[in-house]
Amino acid sequence: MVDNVVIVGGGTAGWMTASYLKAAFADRISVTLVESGKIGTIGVGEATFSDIRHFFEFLDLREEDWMPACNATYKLAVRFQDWRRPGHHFYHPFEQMRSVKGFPLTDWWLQSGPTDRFDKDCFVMASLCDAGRSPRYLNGSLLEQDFVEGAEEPVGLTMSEHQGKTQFPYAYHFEAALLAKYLTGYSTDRGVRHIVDEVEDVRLDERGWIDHVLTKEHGELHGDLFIDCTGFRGMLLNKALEVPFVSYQDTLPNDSAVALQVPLDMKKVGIRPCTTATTRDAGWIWTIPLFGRIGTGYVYAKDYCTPEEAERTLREFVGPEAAEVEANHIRMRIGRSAQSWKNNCVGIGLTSGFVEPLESTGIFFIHHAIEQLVKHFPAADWRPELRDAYNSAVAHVMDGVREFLVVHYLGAGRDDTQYWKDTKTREVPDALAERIERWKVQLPDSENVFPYYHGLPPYSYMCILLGTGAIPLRPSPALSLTDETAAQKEFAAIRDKARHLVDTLPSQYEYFAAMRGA
Ligand SMILES: Cc1cc2nc3c(=O)[nH]c(=O)nc-3n(C[C@H](O)[C@H](O)[C@H](O)COP(=O)(O)OP(=O)(O)OC[C@H]3O[C@@H](n4cnc5c(N)ncnc54)[C@H](O)[C@@H]3O)c2cc1C
Ligand SMILES: N[C@@H](Cc1c[nH]c2cc(Cl)ccc12)C(=O)O
Repeated sequence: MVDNVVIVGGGTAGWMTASYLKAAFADRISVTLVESGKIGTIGVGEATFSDIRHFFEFLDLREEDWMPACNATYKLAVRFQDWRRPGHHFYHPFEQMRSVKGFPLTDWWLQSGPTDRFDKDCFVMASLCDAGRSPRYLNGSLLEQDFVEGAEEPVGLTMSEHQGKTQFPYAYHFEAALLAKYLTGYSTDRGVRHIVDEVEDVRLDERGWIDHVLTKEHGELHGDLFIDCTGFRGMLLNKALEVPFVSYQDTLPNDSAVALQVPLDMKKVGIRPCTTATTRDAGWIWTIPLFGRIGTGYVYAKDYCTPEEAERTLREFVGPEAAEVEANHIRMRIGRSAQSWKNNCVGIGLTSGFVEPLESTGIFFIHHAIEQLVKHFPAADWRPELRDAYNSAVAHVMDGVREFLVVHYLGAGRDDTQYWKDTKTREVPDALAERIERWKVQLPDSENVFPYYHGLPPYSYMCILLGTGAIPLRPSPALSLTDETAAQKEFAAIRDKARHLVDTLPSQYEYFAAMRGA
C-alpha cells in the first residue's frame, strides 16, 4: 500500500492537500507536512470559484465553521472594469445561462438589437452586484433562483463530474493566510504530523525516485508519496526530479505583481459582493473585498512597466488609505510543469502551474489536483496508467484556463498603450484561432470551446466575448425566422426578478455585520 505521505510546503496548497487527504482516507494513511518557518508563503490568493464549496463540504465544514475565521465574504461574479472602454463595466457571474426555444438568451440578445449591458439583460446577478447585495437574507436563506439550496442535487461528485448539473450562485473571498491557519488546525486535529523545518536536500534512490527529504533539524523524512507544495520553487518536482516547466508567457505576458492589504471602513464604503479587475496601462488591478480590509494588487508585464511604476500606479488607484501600507512585490512563474506527477512525487499548487489570477483560478487548480489525486491514488505497484491519467487531467485544466484568459485580451477594447496594442498582434495558438472564427458565426457552446474539462462552462466565454466587445459576434440566423415573444418574456422576467431581489436582499455589509454581530 501507499500509505505514508510527506507534503513539503505549508501554503494554501500544502494545507488544502493535507486536510483533504485526511478527510478522504482518515487513519488509513499517515500524512506529514513540513514547512519552513523562514520561507514565506505567497501571501495572496483570496478569490475563488463557486466550486470551492465542494471542498468544504468534503471536509464536512459549514460556512459558519470557517468563514468568520478567514474574514470571508461572498463573491457573486468578477466585475470587469474598463476592459471595453473607460467607464464601462460588465460581470462574469455564477448564474446559469437561460435558453429560449433551444437558443441561449445571449443569442436572442444579439438578435433583438444589443444594449450596452448584456449582463444586466441576461443575468439577475449583474443587478445584485451593481446594488452591492448579499446572496443570502438576514435569516440565512439563499436568494431564490435556479439553484435551490437543499434540493436534490448530485452529491459526492468531483467538480468535473458536477459541472453543468447546477450552478451555485456564489464563491468566496477569504484571507489566504487565515485559511491555511484554519486548515492547519483541522489537519492536526485529525492526525497530520506538522513539522516546522527547512528541507535542505531531496535524496533519490537508484531508480530516481524520492527516498527521503533531509531537513535541517529533524533529519530524514521518509515516505511512499511526496507532494511538492513548495510554490514557484518546485524544489522536489522541478529541481530534484528535473521536470521541465512549460511557459505560457508567449500568450500571457503578465509576469509580475505588486500587492497591498488595505484596511477598509466597511460601514462607510460597504462590501462589494464581487472581485473587480480594472485595466491599467500595462495590465490590470484586482480588488478583493474581505471583512475588514481589501486585498488589491496590480498584475503587469515587466517588459512594459517597472516595479516602481507599478507600485505608484497601484497606490494612486487605492488612494490615501494605502499610504501606510507596505507593498509586496511578486514575480510570477506563468505556465505549468510538463508533468505534475513524476515517479513518487506530485506537485500541487504553484509548483504544478499558475496563470495570472484574472479569473481566480489558483485555488481551483489546487482543489482539482487534490480531487484527481484521490481519484488516481497509486497502489504499491504504481501503475503508470493512473499517473498518466492524472497528468492529462491536470494539464488540460491549466491549458484550458490559459486559453480562456487569452480570450479576455483578444476581446479587450483598450488599444491606447503599446501593451494593449500588443494584445491583438501576439500569435494565437491555431486551435484557439479556429474557435474564435467559429464564435464569430455561432456563440460558444459545449461543442466549440476547449474540448476538455477546465472548469469553465460555455456561458463564461459568452460573458467575456460580449463584455469585452472587440471580437464581432452575430446572432444565429434561425432567430430572424423565429417569433421572439418568448425571449422578450424571459428578458422581462429577469428584470422583474432582479428588481425584487435588489429590493428585498440586504447589502453584503448588512449581512455580515449581522452574522458577526458587528
Ligand atoms: C499575485 C497573485 C495573486 C493571486 N490571486 C489568487 C486569487 O485571487 N485566487 C486564487 O485562487 N489564487 C490566487 N493566486 C494563487 C494562490 O496564491 C496560490 O495558488 C496559493 O497561494 C498556493 O500557493 P502554494 O501553497 O502553492 O505556494 P506558497 O504559498 O508559495 O507556499 C510555499 C510553501 O512551501 C514552503 N517551502 C518552500 N521551500 C521549502 C523548503 N525548502 N523547506 C520547507 N518548506 C519550504 C514555504 O515555507 C511555504 O509554506 C494568486 C497568486 C499570485 C502570485
Ligand atoms: N465551475 C466554475 C465556473 C464558473 C461559472 N461562473 C463563473 C464565474 C467566475 Cl467569476 C468564475 C468561474 C465561473 C464555478 O462555478 O465556479
